[in-house]
Amino acid sequence: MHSKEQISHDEYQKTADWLMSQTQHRPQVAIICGSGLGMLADTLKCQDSFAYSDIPGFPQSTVQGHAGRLVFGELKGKTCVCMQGRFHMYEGHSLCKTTFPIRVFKLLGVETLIVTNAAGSLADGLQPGDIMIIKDHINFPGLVGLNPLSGPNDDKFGPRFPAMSGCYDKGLRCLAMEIAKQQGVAGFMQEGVYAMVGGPNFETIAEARLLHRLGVDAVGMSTAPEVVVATHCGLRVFGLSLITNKVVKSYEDSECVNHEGVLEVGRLRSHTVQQLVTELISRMEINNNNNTSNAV
Ligand SMILES: O=P(O)(O)O[C@H]1O[C@H](CO)[C@@H](O)[C@H]1O
Ligand code: HPA
Repeated sequence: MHSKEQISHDEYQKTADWLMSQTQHRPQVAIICGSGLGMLADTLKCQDSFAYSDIPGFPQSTVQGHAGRLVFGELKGKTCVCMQGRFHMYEGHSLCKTTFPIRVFKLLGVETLIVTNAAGSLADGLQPGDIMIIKDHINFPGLVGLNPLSGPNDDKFGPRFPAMSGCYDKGLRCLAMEIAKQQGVAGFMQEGVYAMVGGPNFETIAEARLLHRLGVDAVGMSTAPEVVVATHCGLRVFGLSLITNKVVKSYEDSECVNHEGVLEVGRLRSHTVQQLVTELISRMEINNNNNTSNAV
């Protein structure tokens, strides 16, 4: 079911044109807020915001902690667009719907995508409240063919067989670590590998052990398809996971993860994540060669 739906170039363009007719902002940076991280949009100045339900072609958010608003605004001299709420495969959206906004952002002239998420940790060194800079991902649905790029390739966006090595920009990862040191938060920040599973159930203990043995540091139910589509169309990507819980790996452990707990850690760490992302956007260089006139 997931690979059948196709979205035409015109449909992405229609949504981009509608947004450009509603706001003067021409974003260079797009931010996707993970569960409980919607406050990232609050830092934007001179906001124009749109409910997803008012944007032609946009899917709807159905998950608690994902408000369902697209917010445009200025941040430290850069024009940004922020998704307060993302779309997940488990909500029943096709993968091309979950990643629909990414291609719209490309058509709006966005150059850099910042993805954030809430994730459970498998690495012993990652505790709830820690921030993991995503160095690489394992896209489990993608490995078995559930990929937003399945179906006819749209050459206007990118190649049939896009490379994914290096999809999390090294320069931005280094800059984020430098900023973390300056902000005094490097002690609870490290790089790691994120794995996407389909959800919506959290992992069994046997699944958790499998992921751990495979070298996964943190697990969640999003992000990888967005990054695949962004990389395909040439966006630079930076990603971070806020560790909201430890994934239970022992049959002796009676702890149980739940979504409310995930959202709570998001709220507790919101200020730190906000400061880090703000400074990263402030200091990142933008090429400005991806404006709406030469976007595909
Ligand atoms: O990945 P985000 O959207 O941050 O959300 C994470 O939090 C939810 C589970 O609590 C899942 O949707 C998982 O993917
Ligand atoms: O433990 C988890 N597993 C999967 N997704 C998640 N999102 C937050 N925590 C988790």
